Amino acid sequence: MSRSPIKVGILGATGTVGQRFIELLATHPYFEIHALGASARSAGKEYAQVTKWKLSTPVPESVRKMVVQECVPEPFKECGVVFSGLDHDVAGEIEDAFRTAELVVFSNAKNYRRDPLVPLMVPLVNPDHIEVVKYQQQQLKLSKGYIVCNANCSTTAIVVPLKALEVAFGPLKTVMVTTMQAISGAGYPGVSSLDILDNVVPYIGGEEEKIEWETSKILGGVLPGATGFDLHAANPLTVSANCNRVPVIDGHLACVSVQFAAETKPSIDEVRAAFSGFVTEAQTLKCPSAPGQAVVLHDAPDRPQPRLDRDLYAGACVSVGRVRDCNIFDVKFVCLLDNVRLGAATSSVINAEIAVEKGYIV
Ligand SMILES: NC(=O)C1=CN([C@@H]2O[C@H](COP(=O)(O)OP(=O)(O)OC[C@H]3O[C@@H](n4cnc5c(N)ncnc54)[C@H](OP(=O)(O)O)[C@@H]3O)[C@@H](O)[C@H]2O)C=CC1
Ligand SMILES: N[C@@H](CC(=O)OP(=O)(O)O)C(=O)O
Repeated sequence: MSRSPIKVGILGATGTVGQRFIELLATHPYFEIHALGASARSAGKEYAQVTKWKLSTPVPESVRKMVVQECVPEPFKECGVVFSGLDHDVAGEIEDAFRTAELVVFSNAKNYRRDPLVPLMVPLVNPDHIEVVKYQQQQLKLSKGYIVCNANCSTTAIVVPLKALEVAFGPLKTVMVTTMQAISGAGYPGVSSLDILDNVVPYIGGEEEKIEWETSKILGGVLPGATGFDLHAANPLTVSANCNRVPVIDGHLACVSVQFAAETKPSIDEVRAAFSGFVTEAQTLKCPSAPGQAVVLHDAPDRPQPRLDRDLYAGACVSVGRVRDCNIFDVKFVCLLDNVRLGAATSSVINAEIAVEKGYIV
């Protein structure tokens, strides 16, 4: 269906996630970049002068000379959607001000993920959660504005394969995950080279708690009448996470062990078939940024690997490999996602594409 382009804004446009937003949105079939926002340090200057561009493709011509705005609603008032890659120290207040000004905000920041009115949407997992924005608007007495969040990047890496398992075999009981997370996850300039080269740092502040909590909201359903989220209440899911920072630039790897709620466990061949046969609503809706394959199953015993596999489907899929029996739980596997693309900007953009297809963005 052809439609006129929807004007969009990007908050935090100069940052690590903001750059991926620009890359995705500069040539997007539904959206047209209209306004860019960042801190007072960057506001009033041309984008190319202030961004510390780290992608291997050049800064798109259409934004090079765009003047960066302060993150206030006025310059964004014509935008049908505003994407946020803001630092969490400032995202809470700014995103709320945009919503109050009747703007639609799709955010990467953690501030509203636990809000009982805000969908925590991973586009390849729970696109149905978008329905709750009507209740959010009703409760906050808004007619157009709302906030939708996407998940922590490591949470996103695991919930996509976990959803494939739930769809095929029913509820999960216990999940144990150990991550190896890329340095780009910490933004720019992020982790000091003296800390990360020749090293592994076995701590990422707040990360384990986010994975353990967010998974249940995402895999849980929507309450009757779309008045909130059930947090997997009927089948409580216990998640335990260990998070590590490793000297990789992009791509979070996670080792995951799963116990199903049902007594009988599927065979490894059935689990492999569930991963490779997983089809998501983002794909059936033909969202332009959705991957051709949501879970890419690898056969080689030493895959997936960040450097070799993070670019599959332009970083919009999750790679899974090493699917095997687990002596303690039922099955274990390794998964990989590009933390700045499907782990951040790409998820927000697919979420917005879903919202367009379902009539929540006009
Ligand atoms: N990197 C990743 O893999 C992921 C990041 N996220 C989340 O996305 C968000 C952005 O992360 P990331 O891109 O890595 O961070 P960066 O540090 O790379 O970028 C932060 C952005 O926020 C802007 N900013 C900082 N302070 C202010 C302020 N006072 N007012 C307005 N804008 C401000 C910066 O502008 P300026 O350049 O002018 O300082 C910059 O554009 C964070 O909330 C992060 O937690 C989520 C998932 C994954
Ligand atoms: N904490 C993640 C990135 C991130 O910003 O997460 P969150 O959006 O949950 O704050 C990492 O370091 O890899």
